[in-house]
Order: sequence, then structure tokens, then C-alpha cells
Amino acid sequence: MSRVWLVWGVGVVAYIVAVLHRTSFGVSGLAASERFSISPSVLSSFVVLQIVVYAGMQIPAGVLLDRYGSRVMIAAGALIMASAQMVLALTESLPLAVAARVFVGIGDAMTFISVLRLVPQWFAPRRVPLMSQLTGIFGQIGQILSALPLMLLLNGPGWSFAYGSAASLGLLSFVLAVSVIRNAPPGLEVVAAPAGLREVGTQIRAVWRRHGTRLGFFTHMGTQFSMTTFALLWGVPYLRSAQGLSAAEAGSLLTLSVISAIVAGPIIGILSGRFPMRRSYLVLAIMISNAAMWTVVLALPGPAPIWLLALLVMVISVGGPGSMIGFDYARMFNPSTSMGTAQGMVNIGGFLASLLVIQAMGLILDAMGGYSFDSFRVAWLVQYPVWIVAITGVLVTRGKTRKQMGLVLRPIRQVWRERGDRPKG
Ligand SMILES: N[C@@H](Cc1c[nH]cn1)C(=O)NCC(=O)O
Repeated sequence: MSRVWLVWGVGVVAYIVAVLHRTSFGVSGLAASERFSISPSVLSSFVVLQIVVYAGMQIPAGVLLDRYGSRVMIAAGALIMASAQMVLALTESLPLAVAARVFVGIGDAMTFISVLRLVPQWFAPRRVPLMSQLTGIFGQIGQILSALPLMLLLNGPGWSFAYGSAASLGLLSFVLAVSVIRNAPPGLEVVAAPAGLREVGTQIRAVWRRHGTRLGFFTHMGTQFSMTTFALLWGVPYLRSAQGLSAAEAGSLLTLSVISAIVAGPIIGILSGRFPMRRSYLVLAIMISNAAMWTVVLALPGPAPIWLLALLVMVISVGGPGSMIGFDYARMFNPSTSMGTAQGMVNIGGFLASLLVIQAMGLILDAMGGYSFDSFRVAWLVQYPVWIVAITGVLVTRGKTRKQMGLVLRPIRQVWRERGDRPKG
């Protein structure tokens, strides 16, 4: 196997294991409620705290990534997460469990953007959009590992064995990262120069001021938060307690979600590569279809048929690969020495929205008496303000970006008309 595939493959394995750690608490939510005797809102606070840390660490992680490169960041992230999962495997103390999830958030924050950073370093520019999509997609296998084997281990040998196994996988990923990953092919490495706090602050502000970075931020926000909320915490309790599905059915829907993202990813990668100036239409279509699908399901007065829930899961899952367009924008509008910072900023979008929604849902569920059909029906409504903010953000920053580029796009109708008028053959 050539060096490039090996480096990328090990990076992807590290990301898969990070996603496994990240999603493990969501699938073990009901078991965690019993083990630590906690209510829905405390349970959601766990996940919220983990995402707060993940989102809060994006800019520091991005700055460190620009400075030290992918290898150190991926290896350190893997070790931190493995140690935290081992603590979680062994403890029955709530404060220690909370601290462990904080460290899972820290390690997780260091992983994805560092793996994504390997792509433009190791692959030819024309391959970058598709390889970035594939990086994102393969990472979601970690969610399958949570939904199926981890769930089986939880229901069989139990909590400690399940979390201990996740920790061992994390250790393996640390060893692989140290031995195999290199930041770039020999002689091609570009790292940011050492900088003081003031210079770093100036650089961060410069990155945020670029309209393309903010376009990426709102893109990431509106496309992926619904699926993240579903996968990280509220999906399984909703499907089981409100919609009456079995654990196996709920697990299968989470697997279907990953399969949908795997199918959608390359299509989005190819479409956004062929029509780079129209990528935002794809982004807006994804946000609107997510909102429309939820509207149909929430409008029903009782549990939805399983085919409709499957359709909901498939539609919202397209948001995962759709959010990768946000990273394309960051890459397009930022120099390579501040790419890590820009991608970290974009990544905050979806996770910030997810944590607000997860926490708000936990509070609503608590106030309405727990995991009932009616309380979930109200709780999911908190998604709509996020779609409004994200769609507005995309429209505004897209306008500014186009203006800055001096770009005037012909209306789509005109493009189609001209295509039709072109002589055939
Ligand atoms: N949107 C995800 C990645 C993705 C790609 N396909 C499905 N999901 C994302 O932004 N990930 C960041 C992370 O840390 O996982």
C-alpha cells in the first residue's frame, strides 16, 4: 500500500475511534441514567458539556494544528480519549464521569480537523474535495461501532467491559498514529511560525473576518446539527420511548443513518466539485429538507410508521456530508498557514447549534415530565430557530463573498435555457 493511503487510512481510523468515543454516551444513555442515577436534563448536560468542550477547543486546536501539524494532534487526542474512556469504564462516581467526558471532548476536538488537514497535504488538489468527503464519511463508522457492538457489549458483559473495550481501541489508535502518520510528504510540510498571544489573536480575527470562513460556519451549523443531536443523545431515547421502537430497531435506524451519509457523501462531493459556484444551493436544499421532514413527523398526533422514521433519518443524515461543504469554503478562502484555525471555526458552527438544541431539549423534557411522546414532540421544535439563523447567515455571507469576488451568477433558469438551446450532437 502506498504511503499516502497508509497515512490517510491511519488518520481515518483515529477519527473512527474518536467518533466511537463521542457517540458512546448517546447509545448508553439509558444505562448511564441508571448507573449514575441521573434525570434527562443531567444526562443531556453530560453530552452538552462534552460538546461545549469540543466546540470551545476548536480554535485552540486549530491554532495548535497550524503550529505543530496533524501527527502530534491526532496522537495526543487518541491518548487523551482512551484514558478518559478507561476512567469512565471503572468509575461509579458522577463527578469523575463528568470529568472523563470533558476529556473525551478535548481529545475529540483535536482529531477531525487534524485528519482533514492531512488531505490537502497528501493528495493532489483535484482529489481534495472527494477525499475530504470520504474522510468525513468513513469516520461515521465509529457511530456504527457505538450503535451495534458497543450496545451489545453494554447489554451483555456490561458497562465496564464496553467502555474498557472502547479505551483499548483508543490506545491502538494512539500507537498507530505515532508510528505511521507524518504531517506531509518529506520536504513539503508547511507550518505556521511561532507566534505570541497577541499575534495569534490577530490571526484568529483575520480568519473570522473572511466572509468565506463565516459562510462555512453557517453552512456547517444548519446542515449537521439535527443529525448530531439525534446521534449524540436524543435519537435513541426518542425512537424507543416516544416512538415505541425496540433497541434493535433504534440501532438499525442509526446504522441506516450512516449508510445514508455514505451514499450521499460522494454525490455531494461530485456535485460540489462540478458546480463549485452553486454549492450553496445544495446547502440550502439540505437545511430546508431537514426542516420539512421534521415538520411531517412532528405534525403526526401519534407515533410515526417506521418507514417514515427511516425516511426522516435518511434525510437528516445527508446533513453530515453536506456540512463538509463548510470546510471546502474554509479551504477556498484561507491560506494554508491558517487552514487549521479556519476549519476549527467552521466546525464550531454545527456543534454549537447541537449543544444548544441538546440542552434546550433536556430542559423541555424535564419540564414536561420525561421521555414521553408529547414532551419529545415539543422538544424537537427548538430546531426551527437554528435553521432560520443558519439560512439567513448563509444568504448574507454568500452575498458578501460573491461581492468580494466580483462574482455575478446567471440565474439557474437562464443556464438551463441556454443548455436546451445548445445544438445537440
Ligand atoms: N459533518 C461531520 C462529518 C461528516 C461527514 N459525513 C458525515 N459526517 C463533521 O463536521 N465532523 C466533525 C467531527 O469532528 O466529526
